[in-house]
Amino acid sequence: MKRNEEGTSVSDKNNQSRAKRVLVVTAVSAEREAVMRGLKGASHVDVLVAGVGPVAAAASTAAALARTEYDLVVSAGIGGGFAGRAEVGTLVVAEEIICADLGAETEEGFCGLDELGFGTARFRVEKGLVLRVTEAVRAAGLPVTAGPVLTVSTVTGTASTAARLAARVPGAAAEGMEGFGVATAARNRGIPVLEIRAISNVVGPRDRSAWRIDEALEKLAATISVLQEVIL
Ligand SMILES: O=C(O)c1cccc(C(=O)CC[C@H]2O[C@@H](n3cnc4c(=O)[nH]cnc43)[C@H](O)[C@@H]2O)c1
Repeated sequence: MKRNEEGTSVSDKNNQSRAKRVLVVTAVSAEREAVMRGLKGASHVDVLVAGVGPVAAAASTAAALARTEYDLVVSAGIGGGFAGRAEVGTLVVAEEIICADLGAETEEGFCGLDELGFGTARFRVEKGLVLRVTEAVRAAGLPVTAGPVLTVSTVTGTASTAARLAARVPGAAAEGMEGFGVATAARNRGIPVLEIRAISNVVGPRDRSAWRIDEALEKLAATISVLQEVIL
């Protein structure tokens, strides 16, 4: 398969081929169990519990990619949805995977790694992949949206932080803690990456009573089941 300017393999418009060997990376075992429920025994898909946060995700994903050759990596889990962009129960497909707190604090505000000239804190996901996934999930009757997904090391817990992140990344749809770590490990080997988040809570003031983790996990399982028909 030819590679695009992002260095990842792409399917040409006539070759909607499915991945031959897929690594799905979750943070915790409850997410892995949801993915396994959706997979219904697909033998070419491995599901890794990498741990919570970008560092654990990157290290665990890199170790798995060093052991086995994959042609697609998926960061999958629950996430927070930005108000007005992704409500609780929605599935978010990342168009960009952005490490939202990788950079420097300045008097003028946050300065990202890209602006500092020390590399990149954001990966674009192959457009064709985003479109195929989003359309398939929507066709299955599941609420879905595509947009930037932020990776943070500290879960947002106030309205002011949520507003600041939403202003800094126009269109930000969801927040998680692992996507950029998974994407870094995949990109280092030129492997296409996808991030999907089933929304369990609203990004903002901490309200654990408002979490809908079980509902989000069921949406994750249903989404994986759809993906198995399209790309997995
Ligand atoms: O204690 C809290 O206020 C709190 C609020 C939301 C999430 C957490 C977690 O510790 C979950 C971390 C775990 O789940 C993913 N996740 C789910 N919701 C979010 C979120 O709003 N922001 C970031 N990550 C979220 C995350 O990928 C982790 O794997 C605690």
